[in-house]
Amino acid sequence: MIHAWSVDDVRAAEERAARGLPDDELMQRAAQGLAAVVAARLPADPHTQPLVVALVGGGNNGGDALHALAHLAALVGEPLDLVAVLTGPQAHEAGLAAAREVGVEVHDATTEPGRDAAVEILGLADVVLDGVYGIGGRAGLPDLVAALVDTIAEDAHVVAVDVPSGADPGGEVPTGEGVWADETVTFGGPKPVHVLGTADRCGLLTVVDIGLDLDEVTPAAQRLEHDDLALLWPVPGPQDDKYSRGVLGVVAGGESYTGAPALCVTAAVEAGAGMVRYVGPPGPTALVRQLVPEAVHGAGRVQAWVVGPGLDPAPESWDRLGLDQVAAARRALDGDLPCVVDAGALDLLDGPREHAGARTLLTPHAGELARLISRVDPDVTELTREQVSAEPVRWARRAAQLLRCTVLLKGGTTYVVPPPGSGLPVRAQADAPAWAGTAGSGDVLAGLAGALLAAGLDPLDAGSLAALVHGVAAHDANPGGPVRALAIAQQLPRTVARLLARPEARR
Ligand SMILES: NC(=O)C1=CN([C@@H]2O[C@H](COP(=O)(O)OP(=O)(O)OC[C@H]3O[C@@H](n4cnc5c(N)ncnc54)[C@H](OP(=O)(O)O)[C@@H]3O)[C@@H](O)[C@H]2O)[C@@H](O)CC1
Ligand SMILES: Nc1ncnc2c1ncn2[C@@H]1O[C@H](COP(=O)(O)OP(=O)(O)O)[C@@H](O)[C@H]1O
Ligand SMILES: [K+]
Repeated sequence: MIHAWSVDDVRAAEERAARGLPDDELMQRAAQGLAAVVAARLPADPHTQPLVVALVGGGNNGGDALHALAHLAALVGEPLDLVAVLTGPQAHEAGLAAAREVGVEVHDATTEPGRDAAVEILGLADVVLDGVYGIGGRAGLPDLVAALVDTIAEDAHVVAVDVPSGADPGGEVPTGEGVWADETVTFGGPKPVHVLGTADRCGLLTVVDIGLDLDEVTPAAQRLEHDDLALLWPVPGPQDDKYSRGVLGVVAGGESYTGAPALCVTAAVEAGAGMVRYVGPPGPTALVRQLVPEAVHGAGRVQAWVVGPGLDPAPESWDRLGLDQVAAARRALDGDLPCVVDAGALDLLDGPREHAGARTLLTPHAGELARLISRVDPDVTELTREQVSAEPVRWARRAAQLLRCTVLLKGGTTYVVPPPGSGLPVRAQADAPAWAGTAGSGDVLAGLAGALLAAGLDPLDAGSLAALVHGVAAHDANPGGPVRALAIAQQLPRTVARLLARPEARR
């Protein structure tokens, strides 16, 4: 699991670590680690002299970059062209002195000649160090910096120092503006930006150990990795039977949506639920009978529910079958069992579930979350899908607060936000190929998450593990190409087996 700590916690840990050390010791450790990574990325061609350009801001992030240039000169030994481009009126004094000492060429981009030289040189760079803003940064870039970033050569290898400049270090405000790095070298421990929405702009992440002690500090964000599956997946033991492994009830579909329940039930069965009970009208029941002979039909004792895939919360004709299905959904929601609340059932929620202790996992996509918040938040009149996508963590948190439950917000990155006051971190998973964004894929995710809730996982683990496995299965089902939702569901057993068998995971 990747743990990421809040900027405040990292700054506090830096302060603790710095006590009793020489003034610039932590920065020297950071710069040495950074220089070692950059040295390994220099082009190997013996006929050309590599050109390394650092974009240098006025704070300590720029200091890291300048010291790294100095260390690089010492580390590589071969001739190198090293250039620092200053993006503001000041630069880290000791860093600048160290860089000048080893012959680094310095351009001040706040002057016109300096900017012209910088533009030319950035277009030729082999490696660019982004040392403009680190954890002191905020989303977006001033025009001058944005213009310089735009001129970086297409084929340059961009290494972000600590944080890609222009990204929100707290990871809450994703913005496309700013640096997109091939890799990011961070210090002490990951920050939320490295695992939350803007994670894809960080590229490969390397953590340089500078001696911070974060072991006792609760992370702000986490990401499950493949090896975490073996720790969390409910593997049955010799004493287990279908009941002890967890029975899942599924209230899904109606006469107008027959496919969603079939996908949801298939996914739960393929994921290894002890048993799945399906509750629905004759149309979808016939399809589930045909496609999933393992499922049993009608309400009964279960350990958890999935409510909502393909459910019409306000059947147009208000026919008896539709009303019965809505009533079954309401019974599950009003009960005290763990529940995945998806799609149509989200429209049945007006506030927290009645049983305060009931474990609840909401699984909206951005449009559904926007509609839900617009309906239940007294302070919001009309929230749009675009607004949710612009600040996914903020709005998922808002829903978690209003409904006092865990919220899994689906998308290219899937966020799982625990209830307020739980002290648990946010999780973010980005394991799926974009091919996974296909009709019915969310129904598969709901069934998979339901099977994990029924097996006893808490909503944070169930949601994030389901997102991980769903994404990896989408890849495994057809690497590099299109995948239908049913294929994701049918791939689950092999993907789970593959991840359980990883030698790293079994250690
Ligand atoms: N502390 C330690 O022990 C260690 C720290 N280390 C290094 O220090 C880095 C943190 O350095 P830092 O605190 O000096 O802030 P840094 O990120 O350089 O920003 C400087 C200033 O820029 C400004 N600004 C930001 N965003 C902006 C924007 N979008 N547009 C315009 N302006 C913007 C903002 O100034 P403001 O505008 O708020 O006055 C901000 O204060 C850290 O990431 C790591 O690399 C390592 O050496 C290890 C040891
Ligand atoms: N760009 C993307 N990359 C990867 N996965 C995606 C992308 N867009 C959507 N997904 C995933 O596809 C699924 C779509 O769910 P949903 O919107 O509920 O579809 P449906 O209701 O048709 O089942 C979710 O698991 C979501 O995370
Ligand atoms: K940076």
